[in-house]
Amino acid sequence: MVVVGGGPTGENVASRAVEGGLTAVLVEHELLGGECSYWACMPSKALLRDTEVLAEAAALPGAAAAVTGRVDVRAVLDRRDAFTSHWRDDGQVAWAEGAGIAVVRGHGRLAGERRVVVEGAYEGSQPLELRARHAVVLATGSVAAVPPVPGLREARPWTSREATSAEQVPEHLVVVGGGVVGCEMSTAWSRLGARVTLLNRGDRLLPGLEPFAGELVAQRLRDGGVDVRLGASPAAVRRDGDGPTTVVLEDGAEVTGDALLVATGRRPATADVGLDAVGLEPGSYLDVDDTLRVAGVPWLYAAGDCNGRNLLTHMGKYQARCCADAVVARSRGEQASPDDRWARWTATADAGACPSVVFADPQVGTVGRTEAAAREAGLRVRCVEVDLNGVSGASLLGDDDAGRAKLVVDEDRRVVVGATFAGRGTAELLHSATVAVVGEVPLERLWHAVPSYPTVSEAWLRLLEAYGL
Ligand SMILES: Cc1cc2nc3c(=O)[nH]c(=O)nc-3n(C[C@H](O)[C@H](O)[C@H](O)COP(=O)(O)OP(=O)(O)OC[C@H]3O[C@@H](n4cnc5c(N)ncnc54)[C@H](O)[C@@H]3O)c2cc1C
Ligand SMILES: NC(=O)c1ccc[n+]([C@@H]2O[C@H](COP(=O)([O-])OP(=O)(O)OC[C@H]3O[C@@H](n4cnc5c(N)ncnc54)[C@H](O)[C@@H]3O)[C@@H](O)[C@H]2O)c1
Repeated sequence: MVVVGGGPTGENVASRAVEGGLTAVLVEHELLGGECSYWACMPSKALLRDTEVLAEAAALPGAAAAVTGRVDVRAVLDRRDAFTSHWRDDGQVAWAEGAGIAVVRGHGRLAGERRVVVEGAYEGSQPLELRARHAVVLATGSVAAVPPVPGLREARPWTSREATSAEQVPEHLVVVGGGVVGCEMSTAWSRLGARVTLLNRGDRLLPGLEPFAGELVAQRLRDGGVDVRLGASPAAVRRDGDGPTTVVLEDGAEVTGDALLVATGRRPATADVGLDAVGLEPGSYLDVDDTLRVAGVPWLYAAGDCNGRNLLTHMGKYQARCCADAVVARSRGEQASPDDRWARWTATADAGACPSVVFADPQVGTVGRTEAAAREAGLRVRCVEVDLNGVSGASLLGDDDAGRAKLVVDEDRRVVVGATFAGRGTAELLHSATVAVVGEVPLERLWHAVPSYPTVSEAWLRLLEAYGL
């Protein structure tokens, strides 16, 4: 197997293929470990953690009295740098080689059936041609999308890369985009000392989630001093040299900051991977079936961000396991049908059972469908919501607003098809909902899954009672 792209997805495809008895080559043109390790999940969560602990302490009078100093920003950044291995990938390369994967440095492009040409593989070397016996897997990920706002690109804004790797706290950070990156990075940098203005095009933050999630996060950001502006979209951007950057909004208002972060989504890293050589459209998300096989090209697979299914590390790694297992099964002559819903090679969870956590304040854990998405999918649903202030375990964690939880129930099957928890400690609670959704556990049976007292998990009991059990 030849894998192009050594992020979390590519690494996992290759290692599982080797475990399945194939040989695998992994082609990477930057750092082995991908976006997640160096400019996304790990550094962003490291930037958030210290001040999250301080905020938890601040919600408890006794602990708050003991926290009298200021956050040590340098120590936070140093810890973040350690989590990124100081942007070096020696450890990842050693792991890959130890796992029996051949790592090739350079830029990979498809060059025909089962063929990948790698440029810059060795200094001064001719392009290296790799031929896969069984499959080529694209795991090239995604890059930040910068919208075509006049002057924006020329202003050299921060993308998520600079926002997660900055070595100094900006005095005034202007953030465009109130999605996951915008909310997490506004939380992190405002708590590390920046003045933050968050410009959100729509009328609520975190637009893909249940409305209360974005409302709670907006409230906490405002409580923390962030200027959250809804319905605010940039019409133009100005910057003189290395000076401050001014965003002109559609209503004519102007906001000037010494750093501007564009957090308006991603685009697939597929513009320069030779898709045209196999009759596919460069720059597009790759259309795959549930075994991650690209439509119309039986030897080509695409997993992780580059197929646009769910842009999350854990889902990329899940797809990697399914993809590798499908290739291994097919190499043994098995059919590995994508219609075999619960086969280990079928990425069934991609549709309808994807979990994710937004590490803002409050944490928002969500799995499956929101009410709006379930209705749009034609499901006959009934939803219940509870205030977590009424859950002893949740209110014990702090004296501020404990948050909210919601279940989306498919009335025809009486199973949970979606859950959202927004509140302290809910990131770790989420997996219980994932098990309920994937397991299609009937409500009557869930009633017997007794949450321990006093834990945040008692939200389940309150939700089931609210449903009428
Ligand atoms: C700020 C931020 C925070 C995030 N936080 C989380 C989080 O907390 N939890 C979570 O689950 N997800 C999070 N994500 C999403 C997560 O980072 C991605 O879903 C994940 O990195 C996707 O993994 P991947 O392997 O598919 O792609 P990537 O991580 O993008 O890796 C792709 C790799 O392919 C290489 N490559 C690309 N083209 C070529 C080529 N032609 N030849 C050779 N190599 C190539 C790249 O250099 C890269 O190393 C976050 C994203 C951002 C931006
Ligand atoms: N904790 C996590 O799991 C985590 C953290 C960060 C990122 N991620 C992943 O990375 C992906 C990308 O995150 P993101 O925040 O960049 O994208 P996003 O899709 O979550 O949010 C983009 C935001 O930008 C706004 N927007 C888009 N175009 C705009 C424009 N022209 N002008 C103004 N606003 C505009 C949208 O309305 C939306 O609010 C996420 O979808 C998620 O899958 C995950």
